[in-house]
Amino acid sequence: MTTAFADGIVHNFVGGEFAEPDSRSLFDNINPATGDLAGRVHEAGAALVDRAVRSARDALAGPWSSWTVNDRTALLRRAADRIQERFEEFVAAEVRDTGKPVTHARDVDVARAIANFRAFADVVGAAGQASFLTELPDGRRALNYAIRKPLGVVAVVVPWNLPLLLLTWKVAPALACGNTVVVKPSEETPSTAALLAEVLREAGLPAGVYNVVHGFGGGSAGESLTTHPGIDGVTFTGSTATGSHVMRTVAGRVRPVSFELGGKNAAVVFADADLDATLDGLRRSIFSNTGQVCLCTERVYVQRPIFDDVVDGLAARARELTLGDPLSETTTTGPLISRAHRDKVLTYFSLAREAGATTVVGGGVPSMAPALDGGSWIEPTIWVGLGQQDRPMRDEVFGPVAGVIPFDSEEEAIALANDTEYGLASSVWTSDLTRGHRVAQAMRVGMSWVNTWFLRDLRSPFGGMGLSGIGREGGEASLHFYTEPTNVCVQL
Ligand SMILES: NC(=O)c1ccc[n+]([C@@H]2O[C@H](COP(=O)([O-])OP(=O)(O)OC[C@H]3O[C@@H](n4cnc5c(N)ncnc54)[C@H](O)[C@@H]3O)[C@@H](O)[C@H]2O)c1
Ligand SMILES: O=C/C=C/C=C(\O)C(=O)O
Repeated sequence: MTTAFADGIVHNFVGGEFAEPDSRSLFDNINPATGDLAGRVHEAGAALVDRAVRSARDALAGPWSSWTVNDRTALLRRAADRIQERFEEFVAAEVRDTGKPVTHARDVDVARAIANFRAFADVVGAAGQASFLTELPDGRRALNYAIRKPLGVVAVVVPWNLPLLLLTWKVAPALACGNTVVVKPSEETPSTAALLAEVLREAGLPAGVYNVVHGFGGGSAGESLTTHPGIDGVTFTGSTATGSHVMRTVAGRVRPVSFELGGKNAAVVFADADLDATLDGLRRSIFSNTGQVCLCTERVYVQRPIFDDVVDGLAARARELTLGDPLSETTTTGPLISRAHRDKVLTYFSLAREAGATTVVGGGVPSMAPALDGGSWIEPTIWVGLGQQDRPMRDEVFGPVAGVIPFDSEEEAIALANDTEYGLASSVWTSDLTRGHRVAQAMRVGMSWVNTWFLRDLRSPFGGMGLSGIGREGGEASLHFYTEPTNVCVQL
């Protein structure tokens, strides 16, 4: 099998070739916008996952191990160039798997994949090693220096919301640091991980360095991979529940883990904020990718004097969203990833009503054109009247929804925003930048924005605390996870 999608099937990629399945069957790949069958996917059984891990282990000891930093960073730049050349293929594959608008796939998902490869080529190419000239009281002197070695065979398990962005956010630094990887993309979004295999092979990556196994989680490829004794570490992005399970799985073998998990992110809006700019920012942070971004805002705290203005403004912006054909340039909002996920989000619509909330806008399933009627569509929704302890204000919904609650003092706003077991992201909206810095620093989150959202410098540490994850990736933080340093001490 020579290509990712031969015969209309999304194939596994093992040892440099698109592999036939072993014992497992095909599973459906559904287009979330229409509910139609977009294609079939070969599910990798345990034997194929084992072959993938062994291929990665063999590759680690093969020619790949003699590649220099310059060789690897050049490979990453060739991969970025090749994705650029095949840009529309990646966009089409991502839209087919997710139903997201072509504008988002183009401007965010695929653009960031290219940026990820280029950023980590720069970071690794410029990275130095720690060294110290040691002078002891007894007169002895030594040179201490650290050399970084690859972590080894890394299991990369990623979710369905930003498939290529999140995959390359991990694969780029892993390869830059000389590791080999076995990737398990979400069962909902297999295509771009397979297409990336073609690109990396075209860019000259040796066989076995990048492997893709498709399937589900428990009882399928995900579990086969994370429980495999041949992996040296796991980088996982997904739900908190799954992350916790995977952590228990690898704990027995004391393997390093990097977890980017769920969130229940707050926005704090002060009365002196630039109202239009803030509303435009919150429109993005609440409704981008149909709210299916771990960094999305689901809790909005507004200083009382402008509460009604913000609620009315958010409702107006929600009504302006265009739900429709993902391939149309005018569509702003796609469906949720699946009917099952929509059922979960609808459960929170019911919980909000039961809690006495007022649904200012949305709150149901929109009627769509016949061609889209089978999709997993949901109305962008804003709630007021929820209490801080109501489940729609505590649980991650992962849809285009937010609850809005008023506050009076800065101290109260910080307390409300930090009243969560998650700790991923927040945004603060104010014209007083001294207060912006102060409140942003007070947030117990990994990412704290002021007067903006999802503005990213890929050199900065990214990740969450509490139920939102373990560790950070990005810039030097990725080097620390994807390498094992050895400190050498030489007496002089
Ligand atoms: N913090 C972040 O950067 C970030 C980014 C994106 C999504 N997320 C979170 O991911 C969730 C949505 O994505 P999802 O539904 O794909 O998450 P998920 O946890 O259901 O699945 C994530 C990945 O793990 C695999 N998996 C599931 N069970 C497994 C198991 N037992 N062993 C091994 N692998 C297993 C899945 O097949 C998938 O590839 C949301 O909670 C969202 O907040 C977090
Ligand atoms: O859905 C979660 C989004 C994660 C984003 C990143 O990992 C990033 O911007 O690097």
